[in-house]
Amino acid sequence: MFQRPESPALLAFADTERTPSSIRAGALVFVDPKSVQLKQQLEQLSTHTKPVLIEGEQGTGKELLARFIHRQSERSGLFVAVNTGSLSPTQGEAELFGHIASISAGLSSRAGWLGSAQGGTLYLDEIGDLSLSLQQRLFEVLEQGVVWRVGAAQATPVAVRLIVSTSFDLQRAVQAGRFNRDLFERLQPSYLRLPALRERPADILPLAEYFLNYYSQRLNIQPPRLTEATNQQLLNYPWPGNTRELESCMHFALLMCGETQLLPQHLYWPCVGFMQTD
Ligand SMILES: Nc1ncnc2c1ncn2[C@@H]1O[C@H](COP(=O)(O)OP(=O)(O)OP(=O)(O)O)[C@@H](O)[C@H]1O
Repeated sequence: MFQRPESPALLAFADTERTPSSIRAGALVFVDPKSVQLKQQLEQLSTHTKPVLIEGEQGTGKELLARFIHRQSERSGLFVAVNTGSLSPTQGEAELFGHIASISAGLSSRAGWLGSAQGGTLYLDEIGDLSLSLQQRLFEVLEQGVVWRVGAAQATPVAVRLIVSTSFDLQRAVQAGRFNRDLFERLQPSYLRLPALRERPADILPLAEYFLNYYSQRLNIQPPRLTEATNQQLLNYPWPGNTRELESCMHFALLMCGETQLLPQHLYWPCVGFMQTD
C-alpha cells in the first residue's frame, strides 16, 4: 500500500511490509560488531528530532537506516525519500519547498517535498548533488523552522525531521567550496558512517541467508542451502556494490539454482559477472 504523490522522484510508503525489497524498513540484518554498534547509535538518534547525516558507499543501506530511524521515532507523518539528483535545475526550489498557486503562470499550489513530509521525515539522498543555492535555502529552513514557498507572502511552519545521505566526504566538499559550510555544521552533530559491506564481514552470510529466504518466500519455493564452498566465495568477494549487489547476487543465484544446494557456479556478481570456479 503506497502513495505516489506529486512526482516520480518521491516515494512515500505507509506500509513497509508490503513494499518492494528496495525500501523495506523492518528487516535490518546487522550481525557484525560494527553494525551492532551502529544500530545502538540509530536507536539513540530515534529519540530526538535533530537532522541526521548518513555517509556510506552506494548500496550500503543508507535509505534503509533512514527508514529505520523514522519508524523507531514513531513520527505521525510520512517518510518521504527524494533523490536530490532528480530535482530539476530550474524547478528544484519549487519542487523542494513548494509554491503557491499562480493564475498567470497556470500553476496550482504545491506543497513540495518538505510540505509532503510534514510531521514525518524527509530523506534527501545524495545531498551533495543539491545546488549551493538550495543548500543555503535548506539551511535557512532548519534554522528558522519555517519554509517560504515560491511566490508566498508569508512563511509556513514546518515540523519535518531531515535525514540526508552522501556517498562522498562532505567535509572535503566544504573545503573545496562545493558544499555549504553552515548546512554541513548543522548536519554534522548527528553523523553516522555506514561501513562498506567488506568492512563488516560478519554481516555477509546472515544477509545472504536473509535474501535467500526473502526471495524464496516470494517465489513460493524452499530456500536452498548455502554450501561451505559457496559461503567461502561470498566471504572472499569484496562486494564493491555492497548490500545491493549481495541482494541481486542471491536473487539471481536462486533463479539459477533449482536444487536443494546453492553452489559456487550459481553465483553471479552484478559488478563483475560470473567467476571462474574450480
Ligand atoms: N542491513 C540490511 N538488512 C537488510 N537489507 C539491507 C540491509 N542493508 C541494505 N539492505 C538492502 O540493500 C538494498 C540497498 O539498500 P539501500 O537502498 O538502503 O542503500 P543505499 O545506500 O541507500 O543505496 P544508494 O547509495 O544507491 O542510494 C535494499 O534492498 C535494502 O533493503
